[in-house]
Amino acid sequence: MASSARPYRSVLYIPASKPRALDKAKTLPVDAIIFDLEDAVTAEEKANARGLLKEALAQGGYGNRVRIVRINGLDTEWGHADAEAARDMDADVILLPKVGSPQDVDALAAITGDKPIWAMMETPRGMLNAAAIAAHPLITGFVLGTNDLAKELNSRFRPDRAPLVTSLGLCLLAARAEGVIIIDGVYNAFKDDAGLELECAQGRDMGFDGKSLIHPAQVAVTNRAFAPSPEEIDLARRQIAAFEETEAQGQGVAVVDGRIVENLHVATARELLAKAEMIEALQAG
Ligand SMILES: CC(C)(COP(=O)(O)OP(=O)(O)OC[C@H]1O[C@@H](n2cnc3c(N)ncnc32)[C@H](O)[C@@H]1OP(=O)(O)O)[C@@H](O)C(=O)NCCC(=O)NCCSC(=O)C[C@H](O)C(=O)O
Ligand SMILES: [Mg+2]
Repeated sequence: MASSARPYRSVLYIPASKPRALDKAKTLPVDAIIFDLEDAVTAEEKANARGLLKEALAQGGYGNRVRIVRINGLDTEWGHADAEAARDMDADVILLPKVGSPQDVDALAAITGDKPIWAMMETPRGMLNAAAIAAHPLITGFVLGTNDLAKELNSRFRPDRAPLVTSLGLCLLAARAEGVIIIDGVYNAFKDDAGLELECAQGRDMGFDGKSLIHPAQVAVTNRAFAPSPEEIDLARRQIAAFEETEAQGQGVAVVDGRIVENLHVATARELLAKAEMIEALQAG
């Protein structure tokens, strides 16, 4: 299954308790925002953050950025109130943390009705049930929670993320099998552009639609990494042109830059161009 044509290059977490950050997000060139009621908000601030977020979303100003509300888990003292509030907020999606099974999604849907749900994929149980979670009719997106996952696995940070690759791959397989958007985990060292670039490249190579971010300084690097590059756009155009010419001559295989181009490559090339156009349209308006 192909990735989403709508860009989700950069998905920025904003602590819902911080009015300044809630305001700043309206000016940032991100494709989506996760308004966070969970880990970025202290226990003392939870109720206030819920109120601030409701007000901020009602006020609007987030343009065409996809608005995602991350609630606390339903097994916490805040989860139910968050879910009820999120159901009535002017948001596009509710993000449920630490999803372990499709039944967790059912429990949220019992409160929030048919509002789309994204799952935080960040527990060993969630990884083992990734296919069933992605197949839930209300699930439209996955976000990797690589901090919680590393903690649960007792793994260490490595720039190549070798300890996490199996989990990342399981989630990708599940998401692509069900046509679900999939966003990579955060890069914690928000002042380390070189490290972020490496991790973005790995995520893009693996097939993620974009990356979740914790700081505005990470937006530019990420938007660049998950957008089609000028070289990719040029190649896609040449592949389509060459294939159409070959097809007109009654043949099914073209050759561009010494590599074969078949129907499937043309489909990928068209998707890439569609994404590039959508990014251009988003940037224009
Ligand atoms: C990491 C931070 C605590 C740093 O904050 P701060 O020291 O205030 O940063 P700056 O002074 O550099 O900020 C400059 C301006 O940018 C605004 N800002 C900062 N962060 C954000 C943001 N995330 N969104 C929007 N705007 C932001 C500041 O307000 C400053 O604005 P101005 O004064 O007007 O110039 C902080 O960045 C932060 O709290 N980040 C979010 C952390 C977070 O959300 N954590 C939870 C998500 S990660 C996670 O849970 C992943 C998952 O579950 C897992 O398991 O892996
Ligand atoms: Mg987490």
